[in-house]
Amino acid sequence: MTILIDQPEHAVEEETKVLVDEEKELVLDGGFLAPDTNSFGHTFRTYDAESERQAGVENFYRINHISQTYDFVQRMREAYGKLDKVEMSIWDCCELLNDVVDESDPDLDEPQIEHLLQTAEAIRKDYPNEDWLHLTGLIHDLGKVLLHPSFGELPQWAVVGDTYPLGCAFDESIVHHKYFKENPDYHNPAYNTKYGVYSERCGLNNILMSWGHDDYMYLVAKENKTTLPSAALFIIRYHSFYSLHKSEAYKHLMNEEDDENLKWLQIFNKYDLYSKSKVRIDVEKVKPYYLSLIKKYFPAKLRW
Ligand SMILES: O[C@H]1[C@H](O)[C@@H](O)[C@H](O)[C@@H](O)[C@H]1O
Ligand SMILES: [Fe+2]
Ligand SMILES: [Fe+2]
Repeated sequence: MTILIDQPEHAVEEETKVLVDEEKELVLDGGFLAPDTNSFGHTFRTYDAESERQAGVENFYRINHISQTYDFVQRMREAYGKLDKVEMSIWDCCELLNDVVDESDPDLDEPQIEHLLQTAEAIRKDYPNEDWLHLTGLIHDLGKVLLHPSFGELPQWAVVGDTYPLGCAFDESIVHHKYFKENPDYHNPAYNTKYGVYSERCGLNNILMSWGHDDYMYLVAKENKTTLPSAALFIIRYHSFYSLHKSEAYKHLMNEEDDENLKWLQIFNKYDLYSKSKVRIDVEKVKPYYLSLIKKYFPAKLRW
């Protein structure tokens, strides 16, 4: 039998706090408490489970790996780098993402605005003083607006999913690597060696990455003269580059500045990945805080 006793609110809060702190210490030495499974009951980033959703994700990567080529990326960077599609604020863009669902993601089928706020709020809890990192959480996936009709409604394979360099060999650690065999660059001797068109420690800034929401949002932030620090731009630009920040491939292309920025990306990644859940954030409640950050780091209207 359970006896319910009315308790003063703060007493309950105290108790939960102690428990959470203890759990954190046990699991991640004072850092972030990562859940074991996603909302579908799988471990995060499982790409080989058998389910209808997984089949969709695998098919996504098949088309992505066949179609992203050095030439394609060059054309997209040039076309979208003009930023002549739309004029809008950062918050307008968050709202546009309300309708977007990412077909490459085995861990999340919620609208993207939920994911943005879940990431930002989870970071804010553990790093209350790094307001630039909260805002980075909020905007890191805004490049997915490329899926929207006003941006030419690009197909999913050209917007979402993990990213990787073009112009050198595709590393085995990239998910569903086998499908690269059907990519024309895979057979091009200029592009299929360890260094390809690059040189040792040339810096990630000189690498052409597969085209998608990361590089696009980086261009938008940079060209609209954000005052966010360089670590924020690095996070936005490389957060889907899992073969680097998780599997440590392509490290021979990084320079010293990349080494520094990578530390922040690795912190960020835990929040991006493990905050994905069915727990909804009250948008109206947190909106004023994020509007104040947007005002601090961005112009009122941006060119997209
Ligand atoms: O499916 C996900 C999703 O598209 C994320 O936004 C991206 O950053 C990840 O790297 C990718 O695997
Ligand atoms: Fe992303
Ligand atoms: Fe994300």
